[in-house]
Amino acid sequence: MAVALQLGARAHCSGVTRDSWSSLAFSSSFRSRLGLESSVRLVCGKRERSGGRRGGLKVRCQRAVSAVVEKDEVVREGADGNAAQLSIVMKFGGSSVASADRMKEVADLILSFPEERPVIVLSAMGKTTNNLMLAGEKAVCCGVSNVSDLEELRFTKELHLQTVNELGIERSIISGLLDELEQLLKGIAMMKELTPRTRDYLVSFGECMSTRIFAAYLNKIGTKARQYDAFDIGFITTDDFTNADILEATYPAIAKRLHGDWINDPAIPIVTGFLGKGWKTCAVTTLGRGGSDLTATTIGKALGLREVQVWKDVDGVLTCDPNIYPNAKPVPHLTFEEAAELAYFGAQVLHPQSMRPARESDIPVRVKNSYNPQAPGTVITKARDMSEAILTSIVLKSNITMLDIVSTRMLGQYGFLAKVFSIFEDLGISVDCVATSEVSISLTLDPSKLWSRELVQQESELDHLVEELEKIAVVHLLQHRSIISLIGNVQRSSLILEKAFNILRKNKVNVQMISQGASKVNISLVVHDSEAKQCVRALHLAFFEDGFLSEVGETDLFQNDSAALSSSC
Ligand SMILES: Nc1ncnc2c1ncn2[C@@H]1O[C@H](COP(=O)(O)OP(=O)(O)O)[C@@H](O)[C@H]1O
Ligand SMILES: N[C@@H](CC(=O)OP(=O)(O)O)C(=O)O
Repeated sequence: MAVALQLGARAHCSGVTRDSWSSLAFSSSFRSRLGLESSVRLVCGKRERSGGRRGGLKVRCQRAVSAVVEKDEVVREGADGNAAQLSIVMKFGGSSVASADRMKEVADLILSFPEERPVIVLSAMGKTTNNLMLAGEKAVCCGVSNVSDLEELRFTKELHLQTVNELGIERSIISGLLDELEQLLKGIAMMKELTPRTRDYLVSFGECMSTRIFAAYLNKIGTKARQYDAFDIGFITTDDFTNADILEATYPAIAKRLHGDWINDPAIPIVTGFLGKGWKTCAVTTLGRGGSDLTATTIGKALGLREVQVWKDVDGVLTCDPNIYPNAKPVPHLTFEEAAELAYFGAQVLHPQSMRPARESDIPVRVKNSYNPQAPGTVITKARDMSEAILTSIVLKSNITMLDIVSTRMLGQYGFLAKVFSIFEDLGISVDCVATSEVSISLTLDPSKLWSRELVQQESELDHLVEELEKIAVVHLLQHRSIISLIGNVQRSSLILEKAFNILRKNKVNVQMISQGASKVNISLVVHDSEAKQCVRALHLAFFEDGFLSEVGETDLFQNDSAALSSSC
């Protein structure tokens, strides 16, 4: 049996002060190493609580929490000899659960793997998150009496009520939430204000409804399922509304809850993706757009599961965004590093942070197509055979702001770089790509950190940034730029660059900045927005369709270019 340890108020859990009591469950082997025999309350951080049977036992909360996470011994062992363990995570994105028919297909798909005992993570139905955000924005200025007529609210209501009807389940499953949603929009209309905190609460209705509907449907067709709101089962995050980070305390908390319930009364867990609970505010937070992927890998790590599957509407991670170039092809294997880089540099298919828990616990992530389950998809693992790998995928991130900063030589080189980056730190603005020479820096700003802020505020922040930088440098602000990231085997960078520049020259495109990440899987080129899509298409054609790989001879394949560029990303 697992033992619950109470972590005291204001204890430090992996560097995080917690205001509330929380509990952890330890496996029998970990417990015996701590010398525990039965249920105990432990000292956490500076404040001591009562000991166990072996009174006086003191364990630092931080050490205890990280030991649980590092040793991957969270309650899984507790079920020795009991029900079979939960085995995988299956995450279905909005496109996979966009309608009643899609929900039925997803249910069939899950049941077609009877040997698995999955944890299901769901996103909001279709474009519900976008609709809720838009409804919120319109509510700010539409007046309370007009809220009920907002197109996006009507659409959201209709979609969910129609789905419930078509699936033959009780309306009451969601009617309370729909009423609450309308009340919330009226509140926004009354206040004429939509704060990031309210925005997160508003969009959370999407996942809260989709999971309730799906769990009810599974139960209706005779498959026992249990719905969970992530913010109620231990997804503890920072209070950065709209872009919160998951805190370490989440892992043992959700493992205890999901595993404990499964052992007591097995039922397929259906968990809301994308959502968490701020550790200070206790308010609902969201993990950034597409955050359900991160929910899935977090659960995979917490429960030490065999695999995380993310089901999308494409045949896996593709060689480029199919919206830019429909001829994109599936990539069979990726490393965590490649997938993270790809996501960070703009491939919408995966959440940028989602690879972290999977990499930390070395759990394979499989990207599959719920519309075409037979397709092999993409498997993402720690390592893969790179001997024949050259270019894996091309990623485009548009509408980037670039800064050219040239020193006025008031400071030496060392002081110059330090001063420039301290200005960014002070203003809380992240940088994406950097290229430096002795007296100048070119860099691009990470828009994801600015996305959550109001446009007007962004502009004034940029003005303020330039003002500060102009105290030590001549600054050129260049907007409407795009980063084209070439993800692949950067050990072959000379070959990739030779080919890429050849193509760009033929297309009369001038590259404005070039940068290679320390990760060694990504070379980034900055071009003007107006040329970017055409560049991606031309590069895709050249690298993936014109027999480039067969042109590259044996000698070439095993030769290591290893030409590291001087800058980093
Ligand atoms: N390199 C890429 N590979 C696959 N899909 C991509 C890529 N870049 C962009 N996409 C887009 O990502 C979409 C899938 O991601 P997402 O919208 O998050 O799916 P879901 O909502 O099902 O989780 C695809 O429909 C595709 O348009
Ligand atoms: N519904 C959220 C979270 C999410 O992950 O969605 P999807 O899996 O459909 O990308 C969003 O739209 O951002």
